[in-house]
Amino acid sequence: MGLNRPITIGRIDYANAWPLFHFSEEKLPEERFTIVRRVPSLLNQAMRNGELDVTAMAAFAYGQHADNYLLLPDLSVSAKGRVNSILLFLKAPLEEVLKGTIAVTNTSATSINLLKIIMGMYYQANPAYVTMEPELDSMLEQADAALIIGDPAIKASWQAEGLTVIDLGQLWRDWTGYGMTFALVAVRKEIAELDPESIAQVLEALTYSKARSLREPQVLVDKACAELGGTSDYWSRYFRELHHDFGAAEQTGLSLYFEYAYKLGLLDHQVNMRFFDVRSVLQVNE
Ligand SMILES: C=C(O[C@@H]1C=C(C(=O)O)C=C[C@H]1O)C(=O)O
Repeated sequence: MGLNRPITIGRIDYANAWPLFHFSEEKLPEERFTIVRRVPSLLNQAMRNGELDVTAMAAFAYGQHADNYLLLPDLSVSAKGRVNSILLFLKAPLEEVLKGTIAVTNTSATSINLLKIIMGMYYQANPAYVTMEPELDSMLEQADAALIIGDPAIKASWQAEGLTVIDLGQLWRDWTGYGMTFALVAVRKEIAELDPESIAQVLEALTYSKARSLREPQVLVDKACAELGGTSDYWSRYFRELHHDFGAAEQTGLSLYFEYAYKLGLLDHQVNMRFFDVRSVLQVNE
């Protein structure tokens, strides 16, 4: 069994995914694993095209094609409340934005649809949407508000003086009482069948990185200050408020999101989450 080529792994190219990946690379030897870094929307697309074998991907994109994938258990990018990097910047008063135009980043899938759910079901509004590069000034030249995610959202929040900023993780929490899961880690079913040992190794490496990031948070904080700017306090809080588990509570919150997305016609089917079962690998090896 196994593939006669390296396993290709997709890594979200934002700080929110560092806890899953930063310490994983030492456990994934280069001759067997290739890591590709991209923004979420490009990873979603590459996974759909079969260019990636296993990837961190937008939870919404997983939901669109869940039948083709298995989730690696207990891995995600989630927030219980405030997420700090999924932000709606309002140039106009909220009442105008609800009737106006919102520019949305071209890097997202989950958050754009979360915004549509919030607009449709929470505010009972139907604004127009225009997709753009995540650049605050040019977005706000063309629209009444701008949705930006990931590192560009963080940087924009540092220069958003005079703008109202809504954190979609916090709004979801206040509205539903649940946390929100923005990204998951999925493997193509075909690859899980052909090479379960390698996928078990990826799962182990990411799980190790997640645990070590909790033990040694300062490593990521220092890296973020050096590469992205900002203060140590900012990044300590950022990594503390995100979390990377996908247990029963996160699954319930995400199921509600999928249900609302289905109700609004953003998804054309209901989503059954299915997991890669590492025990099947252990049994094969016994
Ligand atoms: C927490 C975040 O979650 C991200 C949001 C995504 C989306 O909206 O599609 C996809 C992957 C996640 O990394 C973030 O971007 O800051």
